[in-house]
Amino acid sequence: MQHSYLSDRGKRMSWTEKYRPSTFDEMVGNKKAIEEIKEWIQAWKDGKPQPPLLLIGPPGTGKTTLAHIIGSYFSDKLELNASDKRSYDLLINIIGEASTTRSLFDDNLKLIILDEVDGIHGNEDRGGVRAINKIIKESKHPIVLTANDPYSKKLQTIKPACKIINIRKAHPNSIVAYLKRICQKENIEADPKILRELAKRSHGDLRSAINDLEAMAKGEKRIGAEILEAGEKDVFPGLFDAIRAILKSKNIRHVREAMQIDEDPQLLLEFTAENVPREYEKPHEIRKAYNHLSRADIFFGRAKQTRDYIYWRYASEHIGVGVALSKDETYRKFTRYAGPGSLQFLGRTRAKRQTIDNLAEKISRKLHISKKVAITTFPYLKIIVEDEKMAKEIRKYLELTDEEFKILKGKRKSRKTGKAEQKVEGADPPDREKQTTLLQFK
Ligand SMILES: Nc1ncnc2c1ncn2[C@@H]1O[C@H](COP(=O)(O)OP(=O)(O)OP(=O)(O)O)[C@@H](O)[C@H]1O
Repeated sequence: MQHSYLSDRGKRMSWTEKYRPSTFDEMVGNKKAIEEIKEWIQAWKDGKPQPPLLLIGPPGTGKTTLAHIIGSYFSDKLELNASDKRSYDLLINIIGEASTTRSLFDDNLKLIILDEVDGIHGNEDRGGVRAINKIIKESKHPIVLTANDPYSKKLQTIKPACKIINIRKAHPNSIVAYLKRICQKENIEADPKILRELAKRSHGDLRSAINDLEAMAKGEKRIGAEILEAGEKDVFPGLFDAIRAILKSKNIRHVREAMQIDEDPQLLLEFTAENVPREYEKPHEIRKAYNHLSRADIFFGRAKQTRDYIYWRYASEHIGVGVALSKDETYRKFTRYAGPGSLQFLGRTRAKRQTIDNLAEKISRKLHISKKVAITTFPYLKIIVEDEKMAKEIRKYLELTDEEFKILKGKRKSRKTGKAEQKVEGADPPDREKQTTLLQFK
């Protein structure tokens, strides 16, 4: 008998996995790039070795998906995520050897996939790049590399040896059409306004559009437009107090105190950005405020890249003190602070996605696997943590926070009520201090 998870697999997979295209025809957009890729595959098939393909494009546009589809045209594929620290040893030991050995009469071509080559891990950078260049030079097998940042220094020596294929963001209309198709398959009735809003907000990142759609559906069969009109105040009371303090006050202490809330700092940035022009009236005030917000955004990016969360503090200073002091004087008027309902909603799902990302990061570090692979272990770990003793041990081993553990544990039906319940085994008793936001300035 199949395990319940496996028999139920389609239902539990994330939608991005469930609807990951397995053929070129299923891919959204990038038709010209796909034609070039097909020619490259054909050349290999005709016995004409080709330079490696370097797929460069923004996150969530289908580079990894394309690499796997290309793999289906060859007899096998070897995939390594270059941002995984262990990759260097593996690159040399596994791929290095496999890529140089291929008998003259052997037409079993293996596709070597090197994902996220611009994300090569910190200190080992040079070794990693050197290893990749060595493989490119010596490989007798086809290679596909993927990267996000066309200007990355790490690509400087790699690029000239590759055939570069630019992968572009999908057009909003194509994203809407794709989301519509998912809704049909999931038997969901979604208001077209919602789908357009999701496509717009995704900025061409199809993965984030699909994730948002899944989060919005939350198991319901209907996604109505009212979600766009939902009031924020009921959902984020602390957040609005913080925004009021930032925009209404010039008292730094007061602003900092109001910012000590249990909320995602990036959400605070988005809400502040949304409300600056509602409060500030002079163009130079608005310009200064946005300047601070964009610097905060850069610091968030840096925090994510380096995993050094000191940058969150700098970001918070720009959002709070920076924006507060951007006004000449405080305005004496009543301002209705708001943001589109969808913004508030997506902000919330983004916070959840951040937790998922952190969880994947912790698993990937302990198990020496990439984050993408780590995410596929969630359903298995979920079954394992149903055992109370295992739950405690795994939680301790992975050093999970309450929120991360909750994600791993997932929701399950109460036998008594049939409703979803959440029980966190091995979780610490609530500790306000520990949960306090990273926005605190100690
Ligand atoms: N062009 C596309 N057509 C159809 N689905 C797509 C496309 N791009 C992304 N997706 C969806 O988004 C998910 C993530 O895509 P993928 O991992 O291939 O993106 P990526 O460009 O490699 O992102 P990253 O740079 O972050 O690794 C896929 O599983 C798929 O569901």
